[in-house]
Amino acid sequence: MNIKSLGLTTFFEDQIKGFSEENKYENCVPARVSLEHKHAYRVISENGEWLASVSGLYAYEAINRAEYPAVGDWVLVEKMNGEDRAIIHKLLNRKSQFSRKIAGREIEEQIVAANVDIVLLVMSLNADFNIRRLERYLVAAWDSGATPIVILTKSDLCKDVDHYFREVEAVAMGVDIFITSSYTGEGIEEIRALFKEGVTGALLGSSGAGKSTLTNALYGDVKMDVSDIREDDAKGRHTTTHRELVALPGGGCLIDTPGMRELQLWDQGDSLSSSFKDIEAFASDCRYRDCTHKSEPGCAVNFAIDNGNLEQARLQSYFKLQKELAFLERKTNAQAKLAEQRKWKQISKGQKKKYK
Ligand SMILES: Nc1nc2c(ncn2[C@@H]2O[C@H](COP(=O)(O)OP(=O)(O)OP(=O)(O)O)[C@@H](O)[C@H]2O)c(=O)[nH]1
Ligand SMILES: [Zn+2]
Repeated sequence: MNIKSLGLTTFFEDQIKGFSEENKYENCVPARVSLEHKHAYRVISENGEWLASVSGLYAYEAINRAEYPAVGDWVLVEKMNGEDRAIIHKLLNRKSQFSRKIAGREIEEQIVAANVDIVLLVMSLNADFNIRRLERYLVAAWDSGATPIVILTKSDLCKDVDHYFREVEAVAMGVDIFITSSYTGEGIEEIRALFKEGVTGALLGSSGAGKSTLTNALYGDVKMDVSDIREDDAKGRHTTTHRELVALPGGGCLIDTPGMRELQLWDQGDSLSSSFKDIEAFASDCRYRDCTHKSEPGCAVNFAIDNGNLEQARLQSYFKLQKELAFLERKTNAQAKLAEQRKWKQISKGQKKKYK
């Protein structure tokens, strides 16, 4: 396996060079995480594919989940003699990460795919089509640091593709939209052309949207298991059980991710603005700078709705995501404060001991 075709770019090579002066990694080689399942990994290196787990020191030093390797990560590993196993000693800095809040009530980041150049948001042109869900995925995609694109699949099942295309166009400003069918082959070449040497893409979308079938079409061979779904309600069975990275024969890498029931946001930046440029543009004309666009006089956003230039449902979606992000920020701030307090307690305990 040529390591460059796995996406080892100068960004990572420079980090590796930096480590070469440290003796503690002298028995290590770079490898890319291709599969992750409950802290058990499969990694691909120039010398082969191995099962891997993190070293004891790594586990001791990792504070939260996001510090553990995820699919797409570059790591330094040490192969165990005579075994197809390796120990992960070091995680290289990521250049991008697609994250979500872990399912359930806990406030923690889950990295769905790391070091991705293109986030391929997959949605089918049948009952799975949901513009509000796409808005949510777009916010997360903009936050990842990778370039989002939208792939509308199963065009062979859809009679009015243009109508859906226009709906997507209205919410995905500045994002390329592709129409595909893995059955007729429509659009597959265009997607394949995005995968130049060293480019990594991640497929994201609901279960049954056609991600694995698309991977197979791009791969030109059977690589992922695909399950039949009942087309009438478009509910897929969960076939993809873990994230998996494959090197495409024509160049580039693809990460197939399991369909998500829900994508809860884990936002670090200003991605809401990137996804809702239209609303932000209207808002800049509101009379009050702190206008909440609820009932203030001179609100240009509400004016746009009255004039039919903005959909009420889109504004509601914006409010909803804004609220979710504000909640997340309050929670993470509270957590950070607690962690800080704990740290100071530890330090002052230590100092008291010292001065006794
Ligand atoms: N008609 C039609 N059906 C498709 C197309 N692509 C996928 N399907 C069907 O849609 C169903 C789900 O496809 P998958 O590729 O397993 O979907 P997935 O997004 O990988 O689903 P998960 O692995 O559960 O996340 C399967 O029955 C496929 O045969 C297409 O282009 N046209
Ligand atoms: Zn306003």
